[in-house]
Amino acid sequence: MLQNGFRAALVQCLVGKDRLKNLENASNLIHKAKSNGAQLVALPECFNSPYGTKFFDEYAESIPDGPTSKMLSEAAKKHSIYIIGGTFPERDDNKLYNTCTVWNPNGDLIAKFRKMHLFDIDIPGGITFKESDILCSGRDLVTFEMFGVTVGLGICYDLRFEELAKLYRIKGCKLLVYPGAFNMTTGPLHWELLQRSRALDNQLYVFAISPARGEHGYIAWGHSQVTDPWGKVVAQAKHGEEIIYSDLDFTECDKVRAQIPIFDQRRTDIYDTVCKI
Ligand SMILES: O=C(O)CCC(=O)C(=O)O
Repeated sequence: MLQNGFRAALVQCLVGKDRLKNLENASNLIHKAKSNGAQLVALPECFNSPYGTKFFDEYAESIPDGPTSKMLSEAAKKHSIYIIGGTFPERDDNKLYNTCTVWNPNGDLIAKFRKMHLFDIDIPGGITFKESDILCSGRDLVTFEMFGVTVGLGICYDLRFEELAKLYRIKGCKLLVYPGAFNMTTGPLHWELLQRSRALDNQLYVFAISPARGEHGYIAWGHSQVTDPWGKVVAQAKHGEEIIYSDLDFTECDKVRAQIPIFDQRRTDIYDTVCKI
């Protein structure tokens, strides 16, 4: 155990159409990350299925009953680690969500976050996507504790909404984790910039974990990334299947917060960010 934090692994796995193969591959990579000392392993958005509105219904599972939850719970317990289980489509009461689950070293489900801002954009000649055709959005901020650190969850498009990240900072988070799958249009433009912005604005670590870039269907940008509380990129993958590691030191959050005390200097007499739920 590191003195002021823990070792994290971001697993940028390749995802195909075969659910069981996707689970087996993720499970093998979790094992590898543990062998290299990871205490927290984080997976990408939609790691059990190809990413696309036409796939959500077929691959959806209820939580924690389905095979994807089972694999994550068993892997967390077997390796005695925390797992942030990327996302997979969740079915609940005949509705579908894009959902991130978190498992503790006993294999218990300790947090569940449903994507709050659905990915509906239209860039002609670039990318058009409409998650809201099939998915419902979540409405809860979700945090959990590990090794004394409060962690907040978001999913991909949620990265664009600075208010969500700020509310997590106000709730005491020092790490925000976003499984995500940016594309070949917005990836090169915004992926790194958004993460550095959220980290810098809120003086915390940011993880974003992408699937590896495949050759068919939705082409993910890759480049899973760890950004520190100063806004510096401290680890970044390329686009293929890869695990990146980072030894986190949460005293960096304390330092930047004390040295650049923007949260004590906010003009909340003029503006505010209020948590309504
Ligand atoms: O915001 C973007 O450009 C990409 C978002 C995305 O791919 C997603 O929400 O799944």
